Amino acid sequence: MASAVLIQAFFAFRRCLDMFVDFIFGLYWESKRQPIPDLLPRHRMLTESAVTLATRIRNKELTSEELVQACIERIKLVNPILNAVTDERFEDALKEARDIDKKIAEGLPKEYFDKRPFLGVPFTTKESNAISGMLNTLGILSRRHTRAENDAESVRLMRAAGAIPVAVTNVPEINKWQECRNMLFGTTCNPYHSGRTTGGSSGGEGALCAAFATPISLCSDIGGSTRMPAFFCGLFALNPTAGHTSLKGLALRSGLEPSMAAVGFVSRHCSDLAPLTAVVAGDQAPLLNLHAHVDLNTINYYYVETAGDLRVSPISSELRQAMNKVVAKLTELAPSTDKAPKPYYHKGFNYMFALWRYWMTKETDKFPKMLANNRGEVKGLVELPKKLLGMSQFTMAAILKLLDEQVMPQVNAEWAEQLTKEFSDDIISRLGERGVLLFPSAPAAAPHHATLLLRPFNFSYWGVFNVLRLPAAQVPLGLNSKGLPIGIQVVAGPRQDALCLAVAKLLEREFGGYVPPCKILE
Ligand SMILES: CCCCCCCC/C=C\CCCCCCCC(N)=O
Repeated sequence: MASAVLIQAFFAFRRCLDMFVDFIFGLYWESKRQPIPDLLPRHRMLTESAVTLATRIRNKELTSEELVQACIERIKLVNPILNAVTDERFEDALKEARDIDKKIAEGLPKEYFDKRPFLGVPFTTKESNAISGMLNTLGILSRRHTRAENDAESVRLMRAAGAIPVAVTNVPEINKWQECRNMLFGTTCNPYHSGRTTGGSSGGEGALCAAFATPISLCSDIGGSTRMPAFFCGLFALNPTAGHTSLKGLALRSGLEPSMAAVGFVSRHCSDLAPLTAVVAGDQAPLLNLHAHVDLNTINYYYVETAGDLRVSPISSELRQAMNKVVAKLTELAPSTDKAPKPYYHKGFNYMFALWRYWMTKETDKFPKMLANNRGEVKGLVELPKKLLGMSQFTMAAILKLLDEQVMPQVNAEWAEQLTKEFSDDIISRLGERGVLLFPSAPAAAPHHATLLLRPFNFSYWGVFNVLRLPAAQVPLGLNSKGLPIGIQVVAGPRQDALCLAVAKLLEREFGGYVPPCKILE
């Protein structure tokens, strides 16, 4: 009993501290707020889905050059406020677009288009995902002039699908933080409120996509880096079942090693996620069965209101209400009472960060070595005093990550492996092939820049599903009273990615999906 009272007191104290921090940081960042420009009439095509744009190009209703030009103009309009783009290939992209238009005008066989579902559509990707010839700094100063020699496999597959790479976007150092800031390019800003974070690590992609500045946003996720920017920027995202997309060329990976990471997309349109994920899943796409028809009446819904992990902030009442609204709607739509959403819980949710932290030790990318550009290791205890003297090459977030890895006690391997197995077996047997888990995304909507340094473990609401290697969609549920996006996660069993997307589409229909951060001018 005493411990329960203590835990409640601890949470209450945390909530007060969070509100105090928000108030103080708010005083500064509210004064810095800059809205993004409204969408010009000649850029209205950028409101359409990638699938629609590809169809219009195929039907000669739109040229690839017009679309790429509109994308480049929109990037130039919003980037001074968002600081999302770190390198661009605008001239090459326009040349490739003109070549495609010429081929289309001359006439192409159906098979040519069928093999290239996104022919002529521009795309952007996070800078840690290699595009040959473009910067590949991973956000660290020692790599400021480093350019990729080859395309990442996911980039190669997107080019083979006919899409045109236009720019690469900002990430935190080595993709390892829940905001988007580094010492090379600075901080990327949220289109809904430039004084607030986009989330990380695909923060540049989240910002551009939500601001109508790119039709296709290629991301990656090992602890929430595709879903987090989607949540903070009001977008859809799918982090596909781990092990079905190639990681080759992502943050210098060979792609041969097993990993809980995956490549995925954020999008304003839920309908783009299946066809885009199919492209980067390559020959493994059939295993994900992304286009499967799902009879929603056969789905068993489960939900979790909040997690009992003492390291993370509890879910705010605003987001609990959002979850309750979804549960109420699904209860109303249920074909029978036994199909109404049921609560689910497992004690694994009390250790989300510890489990993620353990499984990160099994990944090949070693953060201290990569920060040193693979020349030795950066030491957190050395960088911390240097940072306090303004002499460190790294952000405070990177130093916290170093301290976590180099100073804090390691997680007990036997405990972590045992709990992960119990957790995984239980959730997979519960979800089966027709089950979907509705789970919170984050304790609150986009916080002001840098405040997440005081809540360094909150990304674990996403990271826990990387540990379980389950497919998870991020679904926007409109804006809160401050005009900031909110949403929830929709999780399914292994290779049941289509269930996540079917429920995401239902929620898009019922709750409206993506809400623009600016006006669309007539
Ligand atoms: C005194 C030490 C305090 C340590 C507290 C900081 C611990 C932070 C640990 C991990 C933060 C990593 C966040 C990664 C989020 C996204 C990752 C991804 N690429 O999907």
